[in-house]
Amino acid sequence: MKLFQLLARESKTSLPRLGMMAAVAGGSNAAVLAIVNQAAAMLGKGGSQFQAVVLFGLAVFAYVYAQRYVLLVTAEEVENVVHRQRQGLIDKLHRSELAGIEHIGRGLIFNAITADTQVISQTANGLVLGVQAVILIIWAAIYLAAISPTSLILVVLILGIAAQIYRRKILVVKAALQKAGMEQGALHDLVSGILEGFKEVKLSTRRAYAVIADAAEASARTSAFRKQAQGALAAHFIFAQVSFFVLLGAVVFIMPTLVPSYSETIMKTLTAVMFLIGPISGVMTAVPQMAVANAAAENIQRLSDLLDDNLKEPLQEELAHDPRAPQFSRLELRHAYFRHASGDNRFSVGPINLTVNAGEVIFITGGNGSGKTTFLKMLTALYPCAAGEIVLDGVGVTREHVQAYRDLFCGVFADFHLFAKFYGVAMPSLDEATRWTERMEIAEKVRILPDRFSTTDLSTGQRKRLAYIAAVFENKPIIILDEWAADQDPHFRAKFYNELIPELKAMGKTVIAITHDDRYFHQADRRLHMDEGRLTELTKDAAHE
Ligand SMILES: Nc1ncnc2c1ncn2[C@@H]1O[C@H](COP(=O)(O)OP(=O)(O)OP(=O)(O)O)[C@@H](O)[C@H]1O
Repeated sequence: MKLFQLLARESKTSLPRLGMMAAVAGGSNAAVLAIVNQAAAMLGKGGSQFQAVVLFGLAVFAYVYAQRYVLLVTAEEVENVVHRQRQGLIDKLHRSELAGIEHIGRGLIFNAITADTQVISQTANGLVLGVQAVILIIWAAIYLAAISPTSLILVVLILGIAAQIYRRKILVVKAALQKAGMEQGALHDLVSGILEGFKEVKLSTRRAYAVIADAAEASARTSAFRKQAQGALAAHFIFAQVSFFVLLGAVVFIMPTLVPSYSETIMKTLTAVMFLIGPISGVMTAVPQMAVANAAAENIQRLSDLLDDNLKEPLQEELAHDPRAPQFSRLELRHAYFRHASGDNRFSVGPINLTVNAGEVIFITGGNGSGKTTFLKMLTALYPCAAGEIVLDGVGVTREHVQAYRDLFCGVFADFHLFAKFYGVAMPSLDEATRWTERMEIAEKVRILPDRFSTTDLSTGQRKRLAYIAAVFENKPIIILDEWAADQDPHFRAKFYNELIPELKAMGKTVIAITHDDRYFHQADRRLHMDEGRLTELTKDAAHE
C-alpha cells in the first residue's frame, strides 16, 4: 500500500517504539476484557475482587499512557511527513524544466501538493485507530484461543472468507476514487479558466453557459465516480455487518454441534467475539479512509515520478548565496533546435546559429506564432535544446551549469508574473528605489517599501513598469523584454526606446527585446527576424549570423 510505504519511508520517528506502544495499548485494552470476564466469572463464587480491581486499574492506566503516546506521536509524525512531501514536491517543481511543467498541467500539480497532502494529514487518527484495531484483534484472538481453540479456527475461517471478498470489492472503490481524482484535476483547470478568464466569461452569455456547462460536466463526472465509490462502500458496510451476524450465529448455533464441552465456555467465547466486533468494525471503517488516503498517496507518487522524469538539473543552492553578479562576454547558439512536445503541428524553432556580444541591443521582429517567445525561452535555457548547444565564452553550457547560465538573465516576458515582494534581489537604497518609481512615472501610485512594492493592483502597463524596475534591481547582465512597450502610452513608449534602452546600454547591459515598434528600430545595434521558427539577421553588416 502506497500510503504505508510513504509513511514508513519518510517517517523519522522510531517505528519499533511506536509499534511497541501500540501493542501495549492494544494489549491493555484486551486485558481489560480478560480481567472483566474473569471477575464476572468469579462473582458467583464469592471471594475478594481486590486483585482484579488492581489489575483493572493497571490495565486502564497502561492503556491511557500508551494510547496517548501513539495518537500524539502518529498525528505529529504524519504531519511532518506531509510537510516534507509538500516541500519535496515544491523543490522538485522548482528544479523541473519549464516544458515538462507545461506538459504535466496545473491541475495535477495543485491537487497533489494541496488537496492530496491534506487528505493524508486528515487520515492520521483513522490510521492509528485502524492499526490499533488490528492489534486489538490479535490480542483478542489470543484470548479466544486460550478459551476455545476451535472457536478461534471458526472465527478465522469466517472472517478470512469475508476479508477476501471485501478485499476484492474494495478494488472497485479504489478505481473509482482514482478516476474521481483525475476528474477533479480537470475540474480544477476549468475553474482556473473561469477565474482567469472571468472578464471574457462575463462579457459573453453564450461563452459563460458553455464554460459553465463544461465545468458542471467535469463536476458531475467527479461526483459520479465518488458516488460509485461511496455506493460500493455502503454495500461493503452492510456486507461487513452481515459477516458479523454470520459469525455470531456460527458461535451460538454451529459451535455446540462441533465441541461437546462447549456449553461451559459459551459465555466467555461470546463475550470475546462480541468484543472483537468493535475493532473489526474499526478496521472496516478505517479501510475506506485508508483507500482514499492511499489514492492520495498514489497521486503524490505519480506527480513525484513525473517531476523526477523532468528533473534533469542538479540542485545548485550555492548560486542562491553567491553575491557576485554573473558576467559574460560572448554567448553563442550553435545549431540550436527546439520542438514543442505537444500542440497540433509540434512547432519547432531552429536550427539557430547566433552570437550575442555583451553590451549589444538586439531587437527581434516576426509575425504572431513565428516562434519569437520560444526562441527567447531557448536562449535563456528555459527550454532545453533538443539539438545543438549554447556556448558561453567558448564553453558549452552543460546541464550541471545551466542554472548558473540562466542567472545571467532577467526581464519581462509577455506572460510575466509580478511578485509584490523583491525575492532574491539585492535592494538599492530606498532613495534610489524611489527615484526609479519617479523615473518610471509611477511614484504617485506605488511606493517602494524595504522589501516590496506597496501595491501591484495596477493597470497592465503600470505593472509592466514595476516588473521593469524589479528587473533593473536584479542587476543581471542580460535583459529580456518581450513586447514590453506594447502596453505603454505613446509618451512612455518613446521614453522607453529613447531613454531607458540607451541607458541600459550605457550601463553595459545586453538588451534582447521582441518589438514591432519600427519607429524606434534605430535604437538597436542589431535586428533579428523570426519567420516560421527560422531566425535571420537583418542587420546590414550581418557578420554575426
Ligand atoms: N507551450 C507550448 N506547447 C506547445 N506548442 C507551443 C507552446 N507554446 C507555443 N507553441 C507553439 O509554438 C508556436 C510559436 O509560439 P511563440 O509563442 O514562440 O510565438 P511568438 O512569435 O512569440 O508569437 P506572438 O507574437 O504571438 O507572441 C505557436 O504557434 C505554437 O504553435
